[in-house]
Amino acid sequence: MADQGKLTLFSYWLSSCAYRIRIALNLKGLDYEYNAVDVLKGDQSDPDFERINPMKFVPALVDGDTVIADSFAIALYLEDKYPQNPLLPRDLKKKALNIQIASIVSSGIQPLLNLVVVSYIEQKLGSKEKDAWNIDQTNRVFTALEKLLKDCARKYATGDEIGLGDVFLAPQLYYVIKKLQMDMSNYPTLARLHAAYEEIPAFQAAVPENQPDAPSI
Ligand SMILES: N[C@@H](CCC(=O)N[C@@H](CS)C(=O)NCC(=O)O)C(=O)O
Repeated sequence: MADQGKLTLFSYWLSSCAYRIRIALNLKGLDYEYNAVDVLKGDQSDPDFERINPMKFVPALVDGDTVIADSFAIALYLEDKYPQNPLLPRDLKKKALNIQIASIVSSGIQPLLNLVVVSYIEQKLGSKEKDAWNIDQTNRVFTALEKLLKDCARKYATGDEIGLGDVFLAPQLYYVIKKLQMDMSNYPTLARLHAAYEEIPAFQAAVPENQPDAPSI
């Protein structure tokens, strides 16, 4: 196992992209310092943070003198540098499936629900249209994911081991189920996976409410 230097995660409690990385770090048993970037207040545009991620998004990870921004890149970096508790199976078919699921979440749905998009819709068309947009986009992608996962999911998305697909799916499911409170009756496999993730300590520790920058209730 590679020696662990100091890891710093730039995160926002509600960010689904940062949530993925919190899960990955926890699954790999890696300690990290949590550095909050309040994206609602605009901290992502601070010049100090812009030097870390010119895209002005969370998450970003600093590992010694290595700086990586973008959750997909960070997850693959962690997998290579810290191979314990692998997120990508050796079986090529399962590995491709995990990458496919992660890619559907990270490029097929999350960018369409990102702050920059939904605030634009809300500003131009109002909050009803924003909600309708969130629900339509989620239904479109969840319909596809449900079809894909129906045949390959077992305990977790691609089998009995947790994989990269689970790491990306869990935050999206959390957002849709807990925040949008969407009816999941058309997505029994996805609903079952959400319930399974809620039982895993590494996933529990990563949930938004358990982060240091979450508002206290
Ligand atoms: N592809 C990037 C997307 C990152 C991203 O969209 N982050 C969101 C939070 S989930 C963000 O920082 N939004 C702030 C904004 O839209 O200004 C990744 O996977 O890390």
